Amino acid sequence: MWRRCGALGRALALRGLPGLAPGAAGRRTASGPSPPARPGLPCGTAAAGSQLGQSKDYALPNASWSQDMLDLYNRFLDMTKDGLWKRIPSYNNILDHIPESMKLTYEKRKDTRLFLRSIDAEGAGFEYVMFLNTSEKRVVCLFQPGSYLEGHPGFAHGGSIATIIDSTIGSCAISVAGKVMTANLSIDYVNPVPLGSVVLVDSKADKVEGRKVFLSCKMQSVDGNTLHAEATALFIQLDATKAQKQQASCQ
Ligand SMILES: CCCCCCCCCCCC(=O)SCCNC(=O)CCNC(=O)[C@H](O)C(C)(C)COP(=O)(O)OP(=O)(O)OC[C@H]1O[C@@H](n2cnc3c(N)ncnc32)[C@H](O)[C@@H]1OP(=O)(O)O
Repeated sequence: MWRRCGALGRALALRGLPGLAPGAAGRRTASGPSPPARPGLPCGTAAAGSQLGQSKDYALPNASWSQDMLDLYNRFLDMTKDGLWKRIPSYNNILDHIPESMKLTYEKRKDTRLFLRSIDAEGAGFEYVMFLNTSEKRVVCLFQPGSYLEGHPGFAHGGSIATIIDSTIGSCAISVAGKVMTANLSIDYVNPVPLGSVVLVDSKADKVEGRKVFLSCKMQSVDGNTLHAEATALFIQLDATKAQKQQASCQ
């Protein structure tokens, strides 16, 4: 099905992703309910929590999403139907990503937020949704940078690009190794990212050596013609004793 698509189809088909010819599709609404998160993945449980009176899931379409963003979202949602890909819900507080049983070990603070969800206005900050393919050890993020992420006029700030890459790669590392932290992140910025455009951040765990998870990532335009950034990263699985000390020191 994806082979019929345009430039991105050719570019991303190489990486097994659904392509999208610019402007090829008419406006559609996001389809279908979201699948439940994978058991054990520490990134959320309620796929559509807001509908159940729980925390709002921000990884769902809103009025600020461009046609490209919606089209890609719907294509990825289609791919979740066979169970290989799963949409990762996104809340504005890390505690909502943690299983109930683990929440007891954290002191509840209502004055903190996940950095990526710190801007309230729809479309102004990080508009994104991630999809996980467990068997390929891969996470793909559809990212639409908003106007409050400006660096050079009209383009996304390099720090915001690093943030979305770190979080995409980080989510991939978490799915592979549980509690991890970024030890090293190396980014080549190849082409600037226009504000309001949509890019795909495609990350993969390449190797696991003991507590070390090595990952790589590419950020590309929707038409597949522009490579915006490439990155490699090392995440370290937290040693249980050190993790407890770190937790204690920030409470
Ligand atoms: C779910 C969705 C929710 C939503 C959330 C979305 C995802 C969020 C992702 C964001 C992630 C972050 O921003 S995390 C925040 C930024 N990162 C940090 O603040 C981390 C600060 N650094 C640390 O706390 C520490 O250095 C650690 C935890 C990374 C590692 O410390 P450690 O546990 O004591 O490990 P240590 O013994 O030193 O090292 C273990 C092995 O790794 C190697 N190693 C350690 N650091 C490095 C390094 N920089 N470069 C090369 N190698 C290194 C060592 O040589 C050793 O190799 P060998 O001798 O075994 O061969």
